[in-house]
Amino acid sequence: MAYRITSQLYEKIKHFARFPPTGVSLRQMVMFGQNPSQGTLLRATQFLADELPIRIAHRVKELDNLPHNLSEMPSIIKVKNWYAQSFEDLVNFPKPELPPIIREKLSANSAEQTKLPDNVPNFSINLTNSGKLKPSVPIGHRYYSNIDDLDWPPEVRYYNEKFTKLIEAIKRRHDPVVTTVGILEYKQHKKSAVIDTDIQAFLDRFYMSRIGIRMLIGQHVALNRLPSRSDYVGIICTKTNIAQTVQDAADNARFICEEYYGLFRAPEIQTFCPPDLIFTYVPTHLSHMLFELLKNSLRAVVELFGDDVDEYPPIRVIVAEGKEDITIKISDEGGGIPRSNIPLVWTYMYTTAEVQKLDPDFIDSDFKAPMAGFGYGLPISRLYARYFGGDLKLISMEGFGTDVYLHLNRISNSDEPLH
Ligand SMILES: Nc1ncnc2c1ncn2[C@@H]1O[C@H](COP(=O)(O)OP(=O)(O)OP(=O)(O)O)[C@@H](O)[C@H]1O
Repeated sequence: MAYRITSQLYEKIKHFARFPPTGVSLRQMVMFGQNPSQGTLLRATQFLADELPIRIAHRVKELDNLPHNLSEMPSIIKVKNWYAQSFEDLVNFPKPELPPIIREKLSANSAEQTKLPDNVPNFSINLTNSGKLKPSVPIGHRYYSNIDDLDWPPEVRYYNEKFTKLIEAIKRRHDPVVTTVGILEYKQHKKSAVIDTDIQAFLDRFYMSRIGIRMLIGQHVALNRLPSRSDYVGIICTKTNIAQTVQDAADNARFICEEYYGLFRAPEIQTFCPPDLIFTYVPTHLSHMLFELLKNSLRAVVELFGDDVDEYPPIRVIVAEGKEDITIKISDEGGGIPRSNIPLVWTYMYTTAEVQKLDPDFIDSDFKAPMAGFGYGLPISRLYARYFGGDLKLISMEGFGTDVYLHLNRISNSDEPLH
């Protein structure tokens, strides 16, 4: 049976949407997730159990108030129902009933020294539906600087595990969101070539929020599931090697290019980067951006020079290491972009490739772009860059080529840009 949002649920969603989302910085994620104990994970679970419904409630409200009657479109209703369903799953997830002393500890600043009362040599924790929990070490006359000092009983692990399963399922439910919302833009695009700034702003917010939600979920799942490694904190790699990531993205983009155009050899990609330059980042985000940008350059070069030349002008990737940013410049000689088209390249669905067909009946898989044709590459890559305090800029010399500058903030202190 089709999912329906009851009026009671909608009231709850409206209530949660009154709270602003709480942004987290890359630095906080790294500091928080280093060698997490079950206590730290419990704290993370509680943060997500509060935060995800707020972020999701904002999206439901927004999907319900789109301009031009777009909220009535079946694809938008479908996406809104996924968000509402996830909201409902989260708010109905049973919260653990912790004794006041533990609740205090969980909400206290972890740096704060808290003395446990002398008369508490042992205590039990009750989790809803899961019986009694007992720390296996007696706690008496000790000071605990944070909750990780407690030896958490297996039931806490069980609670963390159940929550992890829930949010994994939510992430999966939302996999097809981009292709489904893509239909909206496709239809819009077919109707008029004029950019609707309202829709554009909505999509930027919507996809940025999606990146944030998926980052928080991905990080939490990884912290709970993956064995600890010295170079990773969840899905964040503290030793992301830029030269290697560029090389992998270049190999993949060249491979796709050769397949698509039937080339023997795609244009060369020359990289100028210190081989041992590392920084803290999410490698999947970086690979995604580099792959999209290199694909664009390869396509521009091949389409300008044709498919039967002996040698193409190379694409150059120059990596500069500053105190604040690491900047990756990608320069091609693919003819550039007319200046009047520059604002369009940042809009969703703007593409000079033959528009890919988005089949409304085939929206169950995650979004996968071929060589080109959705018009998502640049705007989504810019959101990824901005998500951790970086940016993406493009400068073109029509008649010659294009330079894109990918700015990445080193160990970003800025909170997620969620407004
Ligand atoms: N390096 C470049 N040189 C010339 N034109 C470019 C370059 N990069 C982007 N463009 C122009 O900008 C348009 C939008 O690029 P974008 O990456 O957003 O989408 P796309 O590559 O067309 O499709 P996809 O979503 O599959 O990446 C391209 O279709 C192309 O016309």
